[in-house]
Amino acid sequence: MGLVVVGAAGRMGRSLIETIAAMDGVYLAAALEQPGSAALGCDAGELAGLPRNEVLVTDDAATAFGKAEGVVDFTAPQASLNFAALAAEAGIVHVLGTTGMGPDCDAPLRSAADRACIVKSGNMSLGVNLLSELVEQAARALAAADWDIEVLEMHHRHKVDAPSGTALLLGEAAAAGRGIALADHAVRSRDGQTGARPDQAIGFATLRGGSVVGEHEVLFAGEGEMIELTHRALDRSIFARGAVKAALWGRGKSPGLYSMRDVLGLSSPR
Ligand SMILES: NC(=O)C1=CN([C@@H]2O[C@H](COP(=O)(O)OP(=O)(O)OC[C@H]3O[C@@H](n4cnc5c(N)ncnc54)[C@H](OP(=O)(O)O)[C@@H]3O)[C@@H](O)[C@H]2O)C=CC1
Ligand SMILES: O=C(O)C1=N[C@H](C(=O)O)C[C@H](O)C1
Repeated sequence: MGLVVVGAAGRMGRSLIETIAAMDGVYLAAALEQPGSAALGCDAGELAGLPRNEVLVTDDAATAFGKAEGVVDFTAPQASLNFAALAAEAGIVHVLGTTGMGPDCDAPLRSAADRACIVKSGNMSLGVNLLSELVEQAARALAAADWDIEVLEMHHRHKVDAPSGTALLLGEAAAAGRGIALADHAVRSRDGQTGARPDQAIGFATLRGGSVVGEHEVLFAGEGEMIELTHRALDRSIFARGAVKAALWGRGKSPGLYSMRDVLGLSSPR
């Protein structure tokens, strides 16, 4: 399966190029960056610290999408909306890992998903998607009791969105377990005289610094006891491998908006 990596010079782009070279059943069909990028014309293999692969980084999206069966996209929200439209036009699988996409992105993504298979997730790793199942189960089991739910995350200093896509995914899982809507109960920041914690709140705390790949913790805080469910990403290849697995899974699938839970055969998406 030929894959286009968009955002090829980014942290995830380079990890994807390396992962695609190491995995069976896929090859790098094209590597894309935006106009003006210093990476244009560079050899994609060398960009990822590998031997030359003779795939030169381009900004010609239409040609790149025309010669692939899938696009793997970890870029930025507006760029990802454009790539969703292009992938739909080309009829290829779009694996969408970009986070920080607000509710305004829902309608254009659904429209693209009417024409092509999109697999979208705030975290493509097996571990986090399994964790989201555990969080949902715990929240369901503790729904009737007096347990407060808080989601903590830490990432590297370069991250531009907060809370992380993963934190929101875990918050959604907790809300689903509780049978409530996250949008009605999320507390995304606290400062000053906040008042006491509202019943049913799902709180988020964001830390940024250094080179942390990604750490997430869901706390269930009860009277006199606490449950802590944690995931630590040690290497970006966990996201890249999940993304490639999603592309292979999506080949030949009917158009639609799918999640990593679908890919991994975990319970049905919310
Ligand atoms: N779902 C998941 O499992 C994961 C999601 N992510 C998410 O992926 C995204 C990227 O993360 P990361 O790799 O760390 O970020 P980087 O900033 O390192 O990489 C993003 C790359 O995309 C490029 N880009 C931006 N716009 C375009 C465009 N229009 N066309 C082509 N390339 C473009 C950027 O170029 P330039 O520098 O010139 O702007 C940059 O090279 C974030 O939203 C992050 O949260 C990250 C890891 C895992
Ligand atoms: O920006 C990152 O680096 C990451 N982003 C994703 C998120 O927002 O949750 C996934 C992972 O934690 C790394």
